[in-house]
Amino acid sequence: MIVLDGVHVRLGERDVLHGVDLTLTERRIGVVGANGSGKSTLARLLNGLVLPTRGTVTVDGLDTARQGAKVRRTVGFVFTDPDAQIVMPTVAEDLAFSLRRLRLDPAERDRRVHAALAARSLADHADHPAHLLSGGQKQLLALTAVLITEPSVLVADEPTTLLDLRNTRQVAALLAALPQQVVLVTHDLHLVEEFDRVLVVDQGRVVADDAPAPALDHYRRLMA
Ligand SMILES: Nc1ncnc2c1ncn2[C@@H]1O[C@H](COP(=O)(O)OP(=O)(O)OP(=O)(O)O)[C@@H](O)[C@H]1O
Repeated sequence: MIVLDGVHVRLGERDVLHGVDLTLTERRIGVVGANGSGKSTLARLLNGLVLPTRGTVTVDGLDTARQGAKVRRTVGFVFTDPDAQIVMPTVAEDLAFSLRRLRLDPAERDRRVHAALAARSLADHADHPAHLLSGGQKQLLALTAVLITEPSVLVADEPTTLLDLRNTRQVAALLAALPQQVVLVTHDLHLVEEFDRVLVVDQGRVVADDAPAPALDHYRRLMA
């Protein structure tokens, strides 16, 4: 369970989020809103990448400001730009790097890496230089590198922007089938239509918090 209590975020000279109170318990939560409304900032609060200027964010009782390392082991974060999180030369090495904290023996680590690659149709790319993958393949690799660590919550900030229709559908199906809690920031409204709850962010405030149909209606009216 993630709780935001009286959260206000000021970045530089700008008040980016104002008075956000949320208790996030549903398994599939979408976040939509205009460009610059504060969605990424809200997402980044959930694993301590951004800390509240006022108020608190807790994940299963862990305060992101005081127990950031533990929070980040619980909440996996997928960035919009996969280059921000691909760190190793080859695809397989990048996935193995994600597992370093688990201190697995090399045979088990390789087994997990190859199983993850096979599940994402990246098996032929194990030894491929990661920087030479297409944008969409990089996004899939970045998502796989987070999921391989089996976080209890996955926060994804526009993870399908570079994907073609087939890969978008693959990622949508993957997110829908995940056993863990998913918080998805997206401009692709189809992706959240079947979710349990959708938050609409506007000018730093959560202006609608509802089932997908009424929340998305609210958003469409806001954008009209
Ligand atoms: N480090 C920062 N310093 C100052 N302002 C920032 C910083 N990061 C974000 N902002 C500002 O905060 C506001 C919200 O940004 P945020 O990235 O959360 O929006 P967003 O809803 O995710 O937008 P988009 O849909 O374009 O990705 C923007 O006006 C942005 O310029």
